[in-house]
Amino acid sequence: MSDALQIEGLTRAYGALRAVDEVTLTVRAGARHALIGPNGAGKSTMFKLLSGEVRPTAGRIRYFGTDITRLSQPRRARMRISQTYQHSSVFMPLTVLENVALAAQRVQNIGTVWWRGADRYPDRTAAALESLAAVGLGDRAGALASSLSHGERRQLELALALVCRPRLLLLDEPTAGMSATESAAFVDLVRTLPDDLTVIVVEHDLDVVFSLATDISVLHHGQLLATGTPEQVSADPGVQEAYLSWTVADDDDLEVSS
Ligand SMILES: Nc1ncnc2c1ncn2[C@@H]1O[C@H](COP(=O)(O)OP(=O)(O)OP(=O)(O)O)[C@@H](O)[C@H]1O
Repeated sequence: MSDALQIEGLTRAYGALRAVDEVTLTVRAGARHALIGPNGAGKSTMFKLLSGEVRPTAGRIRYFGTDITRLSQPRRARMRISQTYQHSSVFMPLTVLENVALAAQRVQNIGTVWWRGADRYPDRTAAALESLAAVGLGDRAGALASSLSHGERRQLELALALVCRPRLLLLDEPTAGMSATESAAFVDLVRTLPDDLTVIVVEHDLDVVFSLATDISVLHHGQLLATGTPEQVSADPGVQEAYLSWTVADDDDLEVSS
């Protein structure tokens, strides 16, 4: 299997603080790769470095062999790197279909007037409906986004990312605020995504991580503490030691680390 990402010496400093500190990491094509670590470990900064929202202080990112280190977020999006956001990017007054059609419009580069209605633009409507079906929202296309439950809204955000036909999908805490049932449904949904799609997920919920990840990287104080399969990472003495100290400070982690 080829590599989707080759990350070398990636560093982002804020003054004297290195939020991400010389991280070298390979992400296999088709992997479900989770980034985990305690609060302040550098996960969000790492995510932003990969999406292009933040520029590195040092280091390099190769995406399927192409150096994207200096490319902007829109350029990366055009290279089919899609992302979901921690905070909702959904337009509440629009319908579910209109939300996805707008995202499709951006990738298809169609000069459209969105308030004319999605049905005036059959290509993007077809792409939007396909994407909604893929996330299980096919029957909610005509509903207002504001009428969706929290879990359905996260499904919609996934549809917004998928309509861009990504090769690399970045998920930022996708199950935040979800009930246990919604989280389990979301994990099932991610499992149905195409095998050749590479997914990187920043996630606090270790139950979610261990039920969907093929690979896990652990960040600690901005540095890569361990990377490998879930079995390799959970057997790593450094990770076990670090998790022991995190669990003392964090009851949520205590529940899932025993
Ligand atoms: N824009 C910024 N300016 C200054 N410091 C920052 C900035 N962004 C992040 N940091 C610092 O970098 C470190 C890593 O932060 P980051 O948000 O990447 O961690 P995280 O693992 O995502 O944490 P959390 O799980 O709490 O979201 C923290 O000490 C944070 O305060």
